[in-house]
Amino acid sequence: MGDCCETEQGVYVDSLLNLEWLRKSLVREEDSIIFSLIERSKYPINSRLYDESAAASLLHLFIKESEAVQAKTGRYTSPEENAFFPASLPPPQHKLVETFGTYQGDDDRNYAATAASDLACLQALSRRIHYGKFVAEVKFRDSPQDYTPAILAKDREGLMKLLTFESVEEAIKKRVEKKAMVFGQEVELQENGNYYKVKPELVSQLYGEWVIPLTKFVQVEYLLRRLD
Ligand SMILES: O=C(O)C(=O)C[C@]1(C(=O)O)C=C[C@@H](O)C=C1
Repeated sequence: MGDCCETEQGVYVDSLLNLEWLRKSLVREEDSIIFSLIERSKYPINSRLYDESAAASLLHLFIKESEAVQAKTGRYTSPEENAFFPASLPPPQHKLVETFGTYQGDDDRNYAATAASDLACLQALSRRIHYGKFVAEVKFRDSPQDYTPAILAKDREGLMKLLTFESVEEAIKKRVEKKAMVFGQEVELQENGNYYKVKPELVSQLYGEWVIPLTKFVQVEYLLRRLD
């Protein structure tokens, strides 16, 4: 960021802050809002989460505790961040945040928001990979006669062969690449070539090199313990 000063309303004004930049930020927030709604639609209403009949709802507790953790990593020192429950938030852990404070070119200091975003990615990946346990159980139940000898012989390679369907893997890699194109394309009113927020081929590579192999690893590990 460039030279800065703070207005009386506590809004941090930077020499690089201008209407064009702000409008770009608003456009980028549209994506975050729409993707977060898409993510939320994966779950039913789950109304008990909002039940205020106890002292506070589960959602209230979740947000308050999450904000406390994020406050420690300096989230609310960032002028665009505003806590839902600002009362009694813990202060940023100064030493830690200052260590990170040295400004670098690709660094906007939104460490807590970035960490939260990293965690959401890691949790989604982990959830997908650990679905391997359920997939393995279903495969075992469908053909115990095939899996049992390999499990008893602790034959990892044999199990890996049994549970692998290459055509399914190829289809998944193509589908995620296409999804990255559709979900991640820059949408503009005029046609403007194709820009993607995340490189589609990288998503396919992520699946081919990490997500599917790790899901298969989980399946093998699960199966090896299935008859204990
Ligand atoms: O669909 C399956 O049968 C799975 O076991 C899941 C999965 C995957 O991780 O996507 C893993 C192994 C198969 O080769 C195909 C796909």
